[in-house]
Amino acid sequence: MNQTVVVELGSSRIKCGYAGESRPRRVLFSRGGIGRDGGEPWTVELDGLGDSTACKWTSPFRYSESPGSVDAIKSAYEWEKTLYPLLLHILTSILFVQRPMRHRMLVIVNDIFLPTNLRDALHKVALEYLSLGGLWIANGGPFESIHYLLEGMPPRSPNTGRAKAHTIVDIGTTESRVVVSVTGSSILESTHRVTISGYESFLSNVKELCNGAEHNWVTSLDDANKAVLAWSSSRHAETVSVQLEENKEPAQIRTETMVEAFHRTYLDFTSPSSLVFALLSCLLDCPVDYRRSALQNIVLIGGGSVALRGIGDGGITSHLQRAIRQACSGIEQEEEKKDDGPSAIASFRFQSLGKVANDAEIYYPDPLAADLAVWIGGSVMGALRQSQKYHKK
Ligand SMILES: Nc1ncnc2c1ncn2[C@@H]1O[C@H](COP(=O)(O)OP(=O)(O)OP(=O)(O)O)[C@@H](O)[C@H]1O
Repeated sequence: MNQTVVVELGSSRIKCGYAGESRPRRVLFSRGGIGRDGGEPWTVELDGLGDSTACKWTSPFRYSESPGSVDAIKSAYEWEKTLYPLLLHILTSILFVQRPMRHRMLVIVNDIFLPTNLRDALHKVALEYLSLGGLWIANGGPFESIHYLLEGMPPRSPNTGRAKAHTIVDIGTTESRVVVSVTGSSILESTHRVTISGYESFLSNVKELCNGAEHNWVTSLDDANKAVLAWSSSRHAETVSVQLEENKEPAQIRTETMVEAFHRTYLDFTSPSSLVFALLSCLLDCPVDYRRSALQNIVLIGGGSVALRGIGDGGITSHLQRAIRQACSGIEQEEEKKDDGPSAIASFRFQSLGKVANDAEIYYPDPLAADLAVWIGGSVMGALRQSQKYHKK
């Protein structure tokens, strides 16, 4: 049987496998991993092959325009040169697809609508160069596939019934994305927000704040990640002891600095780049009929949400919940009173959500793994299309 192949092209991870399966067969990582600082296109790790034959994949869209990333690939031809070795490797060396390749391929990329040159290149590579039986690019990106999962999940409690709407929060590598998705319909594109509050942005803030005049321990995002992992496993400690790359002796890192980095990246509602700002702006643009339900059903997905699950006191869910209430209360914070600039305005920006803010509920799509949820949704999409096809026969 020619099963549909499902490929999720993330900005630092590529997940690939077969439709109808519960997890991807393989997750490809960037060779540079978390330590990749320079905004360079990252390289997919090809087992057993040297650098010369490595595939390169550059995410087509970055909220923060870093040199050499978004603008690096302009034409369909350049995308073809990137996509052909990558997809060929996935099909032949990971999924062991035999020629002729009559499988169909479902591709999920972060953008809601892909740039035309990437779309053209995907068609050419899949249909012409690889002779695949068909290509399906998920319009709506990660939200389209997760929609399939949310629709199929049972109500959270027998009393509440099925949710009218969900707010999907995808915490990725360099950016976070938020959108409201309406049950039985689709995503509300006007509510879509993208911010630079991805997991790497948090690590960059940790790195910046941990390095003061006295010491310069945290020199890479990998080091910052180690410190964050140590903090997650000893929540109430004032300092955590971390064995960093450069130091022979374990470094003592104050958790206070990580709390501040976390606040700056995700919880500071006065900052337009924070996650809570994006989330509340998304909800402000949500039609009133769906607003309460969208607030009561905020679903966290993406690898970043998994990394932040146990952070601080109660994990990211309870911190975000508190930040939402505080942002919508309209009460100025002490330090904001000193400031008569934009932060004073920010404290009233979300006041109109005040009546429903206490209902905010944030959760993970358990029992599905939040970091694989987009791919699993794609697997459901692919399997449904497949069964429809066989049904027609
Ligand atoms: N299971 C996990 N546990 C801890 N951290 C994780 C996990 N999975 C991913 N991460 C971290 O979260 C980040 C985002 O992971 P994700 O799988 O969403 O990557 P991506 O799909 O390439 O990102 P994007 O959605 O921005 O394209 C990764 O860079 C990684 O550092």
